[in-house]
Parts: sequence; C-alpha cells; structure tokens
Amino acid sequence: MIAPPSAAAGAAARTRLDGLAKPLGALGRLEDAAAWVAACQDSCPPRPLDRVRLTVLAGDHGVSHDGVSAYPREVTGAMVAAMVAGGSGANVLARQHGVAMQVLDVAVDADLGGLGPAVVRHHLRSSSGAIQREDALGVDEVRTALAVGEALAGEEVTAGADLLLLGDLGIGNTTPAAALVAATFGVGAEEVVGRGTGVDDTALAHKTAVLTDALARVGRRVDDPVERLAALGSADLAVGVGFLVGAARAGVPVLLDGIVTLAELAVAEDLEPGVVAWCAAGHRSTEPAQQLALDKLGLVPLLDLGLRLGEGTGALTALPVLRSAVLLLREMALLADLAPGA
Ligand SMILES: Cc1cc2ncn([C@H]3O[C@H](COP(=O)(O)O)[C@@H](O)[C@H]3O)c2cc1C
Ligand SMILES: O=C(O)c1cccnc1
Repeated sequence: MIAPPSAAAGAAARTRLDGLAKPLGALGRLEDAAAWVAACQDSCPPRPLDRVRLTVLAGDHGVSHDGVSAYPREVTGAMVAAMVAGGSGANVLARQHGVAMQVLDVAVDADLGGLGPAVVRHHLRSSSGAIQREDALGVDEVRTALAVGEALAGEEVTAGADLLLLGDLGIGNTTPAAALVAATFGVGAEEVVGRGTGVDDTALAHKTAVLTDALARVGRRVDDPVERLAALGSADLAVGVGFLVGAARAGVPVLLDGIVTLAELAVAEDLEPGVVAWCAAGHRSTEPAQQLALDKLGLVPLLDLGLRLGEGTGALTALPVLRSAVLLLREMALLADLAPGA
C-alpha cells in the first residue's frame, strides 16, 4: 500500500481556490488539478512545476511480426535514433516546455549501442514474446524489469523532479497494452482493441483475434499482476509499471500519456494499491483500452485532442495546462482582499 498524497494540503488548496478572485468553481477542472498538485507536494500553495522530466521506454514485441500494426518492427529502432537526434514529436514538445528527456532501449530488437551507453544501459532483451503463442517474458524477468523501473524513477527523483512524465515507443505495443487492460478489468478483446498506428478493418479484425487468442491462452493465471506482465505484457511495459510504483513510493506525481502508460498504471495499481492517487491523466487517446482504463481508474484527462502518438506527447501537451493550474492557485488575488464582504 502506497501512502496517499496529503489530504490536509488538498483541503487547504480547496479552501484557497474558493477564496480566489473568481466565482466559486469557475476554474473548473483546473481547480481539481491544482488541488492534486498541492496534495502531492503537501504544500499549499504548491511550488511551480519547474523541474519536469520525461522517460521514454522503448521495446519491440513479438506480435509486431504478426500484422497487428500499420508499420514494420524496424521503425522502433529508427525512432529511438530519432529521439536521440532530437527529431521526434516528443523532442519538439519537451524542448518547447523545458522538459529533460531520456529514451531507453529496454527491449528493442536492434543493436542500438552506437547511440551511446546511456540509451542501452537497461537493455533487458531483444523483443518480448508473441503473446498469442507464448509468454512475453519470464516471471524472473518481470521482477528484474520492475526493479529497473523503480530504480529509474529513483534516479529521476534524485536528479530533482517536481513532476515525472512517462512515454512509450515500440511498434506493436498497443497490442500487449490492450491485453493488459483487458486482463486487469476482465473485459473481452472487442472492448479494448484499437487501431494503434492506423490499421485498416482487415488488420483490426486480425488484431482482435490475436488479442482473443492471447487472453484465452493465459486464462485465470493472469489474476496475479506479475503473472499478467509475464504472460501478456513485455519488458518495457514491466519497467513502466515499476517506474510508476517507484514514483508513487517517492511521493513524486506523474502525468500520464496514452494507452501504454494507462495499461502500466492499471497493473501498477493492482501490484501496489495507491499508485493511482499520484497520477494525473494528460489526455484522452483514441484507443478504447486507454479510455476504459481511465474510466475504471477514475481519472479525468486534462485534454481530448484525438492524439494517438504515444512517446509522452499527450502528457507533454497537457503540461502547460497543469502548470497554469498551479500558478493560478499560487498567484491569484483573494476576493476578500479586493472586495471585502463580497
Ligand atoms: C513513425 C512512428 C513513430 C511513433 N512514435 C510513437 N509511436 C507509437 O505507435 C506504436 C504503437 O502502435 P501499433 O501498436 O499500431 O504499432 C508505438 O511505436 C508507439 O510508441 C509511433 C509509431 C510510428 C509508426
Ligand atoms: O494512445 C497512445 O498513446 C497511442 C495510440 C496509438 C499508437 N501509439 C500510441
């Protein structure tokens, strides 16, 4: 069980929000967001979110050889290189918003050593297993990946972070992510399957069949979250789960992204109840599994822009909104000072 954010600081933030120079509740969900940051920091008003860090976890997936994506596996390694070079969508937004960003090859099926030791320092395997036929990885590998994720979150906290962002990269990753959401919440493949990178109707039907086969293959064994990650997840997804647990344990809030980070949170919350209280949803993705997980976990996203890119781009796009919420709570005048008796 993870200790929750400070109820007292959250309540103090609500009181202060009610007293600001505006009608009661007029800042809508920005008020919820500001109170959440205050609770996470145990401070009212909260500090500005100046030090923000994004970790992108990259990996390949056995299913990417089975026609579940609109793009080939080789794109994963190429996009990691693009991130190191600064040309991905996430890089553009991270630069714009002053976010320190790192990309890690957790399970990419390519030799990325040439990109530098930092990128490959947590390379755990080359692709995870094809979940409709075999387990994604072994239970021992899951435990290693969870520990790596917790350690990564710890490194980020030590580097100084008011807020952590998590992103994903890996052709095919919407399939294991959807499988984890389905298994966590006990729903069928049809309820979680999505078009990912943009598969056509034929490929969508095939992706649904792959998900159905995967869920049927594993049965009730996946009631256990570690078994679930081993059977239906991947090394990179398991590192993401550990990262969220580590951030929550350290008491540092996380702004979530799309289907992959929501799948990671769904499992993390099973593994360590209380993680969700340290997370806010950046945006609503077009992926049904992401939307289902948001609803089941009780998260209301800040933005709904039809994004379906991943990499942390939804979280990065929502960051200025969260920052605005904090500054409003910090800097707005009190109505009682402007108009005593109003
Ligand atoms: C060029 C390119 C850049 C990306 N950046 C993130 N994704 C996203 O799309 C992929 C998941 O969708 P699916 O399961 O359909 O393969 C992952 O790589 C994810 O990070 C990308 C995908 C592509 C093609
Ligand atoms: O929801 C997402 O983040 C997403 C959707 C499609 C492809 N990649 C990521």
